[in-house]
Amino acid sequence: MASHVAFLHASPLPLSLSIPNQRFSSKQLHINGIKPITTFSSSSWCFFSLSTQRGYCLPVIACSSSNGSGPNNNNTSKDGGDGVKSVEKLLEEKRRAELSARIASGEFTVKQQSGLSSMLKKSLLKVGLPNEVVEFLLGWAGGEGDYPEIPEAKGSISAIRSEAFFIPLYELYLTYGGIFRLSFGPKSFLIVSDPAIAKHILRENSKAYSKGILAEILEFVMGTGLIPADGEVWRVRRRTIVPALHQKYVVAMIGLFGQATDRLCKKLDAAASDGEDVEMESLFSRLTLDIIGKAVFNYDFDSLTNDTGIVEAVYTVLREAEDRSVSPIPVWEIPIWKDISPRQRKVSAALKLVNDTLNELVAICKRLVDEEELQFHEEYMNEQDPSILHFLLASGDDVSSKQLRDDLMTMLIAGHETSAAVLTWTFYLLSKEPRVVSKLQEEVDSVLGDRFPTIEDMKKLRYTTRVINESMRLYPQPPVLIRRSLENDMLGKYPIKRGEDIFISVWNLHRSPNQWDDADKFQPERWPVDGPNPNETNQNFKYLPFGGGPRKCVGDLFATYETIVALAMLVRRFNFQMAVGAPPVEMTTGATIHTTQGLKMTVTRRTQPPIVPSLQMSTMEIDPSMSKEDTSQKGEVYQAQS
Ligand code: HEM
Repeated sequence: MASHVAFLHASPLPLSLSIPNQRFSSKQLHINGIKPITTFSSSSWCFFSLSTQRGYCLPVIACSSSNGSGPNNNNTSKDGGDGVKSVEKLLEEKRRAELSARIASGEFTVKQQSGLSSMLKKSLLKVGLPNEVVEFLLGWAGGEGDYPEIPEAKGSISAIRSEAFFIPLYELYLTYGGIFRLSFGPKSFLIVSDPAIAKHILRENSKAYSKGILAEILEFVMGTGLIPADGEVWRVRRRTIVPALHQKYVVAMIGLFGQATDRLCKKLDAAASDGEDVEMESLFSRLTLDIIGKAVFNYDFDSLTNDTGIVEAVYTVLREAEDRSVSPIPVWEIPIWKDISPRQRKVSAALKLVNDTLNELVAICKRLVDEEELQFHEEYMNEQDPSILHFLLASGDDVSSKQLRDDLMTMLIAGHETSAAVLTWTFYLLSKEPRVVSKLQEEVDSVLGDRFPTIEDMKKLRYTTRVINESMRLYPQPPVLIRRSLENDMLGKYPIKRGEDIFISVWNLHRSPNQWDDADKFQPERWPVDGPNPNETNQNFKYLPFGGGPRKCVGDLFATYETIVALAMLVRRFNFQMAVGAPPVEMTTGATIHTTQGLKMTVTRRTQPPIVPSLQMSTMEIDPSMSKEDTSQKGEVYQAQS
């Protein structure tokens, strides 16, 4: 049964924080260019909590904040060019400062009680019992010992409801530290922003944690696909699916990324000729849908050109998954509602169309596999259809058709919105940094010339890669990782019980002033171009763009190359600027961070270099600096689980 969460829109607040920081440095924190918006949805009565039929509460996974400070953005709320702040901005800053002051004054702080055992110990010592006897008695009684208690913040709806989701969590983190409990009525969540604790949960003791609430929300669409699955189902499916993304496959995919991006270039070319502005977020969503359809089950959605029924159905299903995760009342769980609600009927029909299409694709692929004479081996790949589905069927994957469909659907969703969001926020960040764009174009011009990118280029496009690395630091997709403890455990110095719902805030980790210099600044140069590709291992879990441990993303290399190819081909050919009169760029989150009103940009053709790419086939090996940790990580998974 799916649980659900309250939907929160936040009020206009600047992300220019000045927090009296009790635990960390007294450095002021400025998250430039992001400003939460005003509205609060119908579910505003409840922040961070809504009970479900199973009695769960889930923090809001929705936030709204806007930045709108792109160079050509007409956003009225930005500072005037002369540094004069708008009334709106001043009001926002005032409100933000007030909230920060209230947090700092301890309004949200739950007084730390001594643990029961420590109170008991004090009393027993008071009546004169020797310390050793007291220790023995406490141990015998199964006392928890003298552990410190996790710092606790108590939710106050009136104070926080007008805030964007990440922002109060970020501010609370600055006040309470790398792990704290956030309590709302009877329910509480552990918010983790400490790299060592994140590493413990994700890698060192990963077997003690499940996907918890996430699995329940996604059940209707992903079933027991790889993302929500836990336990034995996950173990078996992971071992089956990971080998499908072998090196030869990834190399083949680079050709696919280039062709799909070329289709997008043609569209942009037309817009540039017509002088029409373009909404880049939806274009990126279509680009990555076209790519993932071919890559996973050899289906050409062709969504950049057509709005066919199946494309609409995929989006209906995706939006429903996101809406359910932020909806106050799980109406879809009322049996009759499915039949009478037009919206639910549409969702059911869309789900049926997508499932039928997937079943059909599986059937077609089975026939192809039966007919072909290729021997299956480690790097098996059918040149005409290199898809993951083809690999799985050829491998003799002994799995129910429902499970196969769940896995395909999971990869469709996992590999679509995430990559689109990375590209969207990269282009947004670039719109504010012409210096970075120039450097990027210089590299792309010299490395690519007029060719389609190849695998050899992946290790030469070093600065391009750093731009993506840095974009994923500032806008991690998803911004939080969800887990539930399956047994009692120790998180740092704190004991926790089985059944705790945990949010690892990747947003906080990636923007922590404790971990990064100028944490809020977009600085691709922070990653040396001749250094290793940053990942959770070499950054010791302060950087988690693809998660970490056994549940790390299986598509990390795929997605890295996909975004590099798209970025390189687009900036080679065009200049992008925020469109004049574009709506402010505001954040809202479902599974990933979206904009609320799109990313409207003006596209102009670059005058140089030659812009018509020619296709070159490549046979070269994957850049070892990128694939090494990836391969070892996946190897580790097999070992750890076998
Ligand atoms: C830039 C794009 C992407 C980003 C940022 C991303 C991010 C992530 C993250 C953070 C996780 C870990 C979730 C957790 O621990 O709870 C994850 C898992 C996963 N990702 Fe990705 N991903 C991307 C692209 C892809 C692609 C292209 C595919 C498929 C081809 C994919 C398939 C998966 C799957 C199947 C899992 C679940 C793995 C498991 O639980 O064993 N992802 N992804």
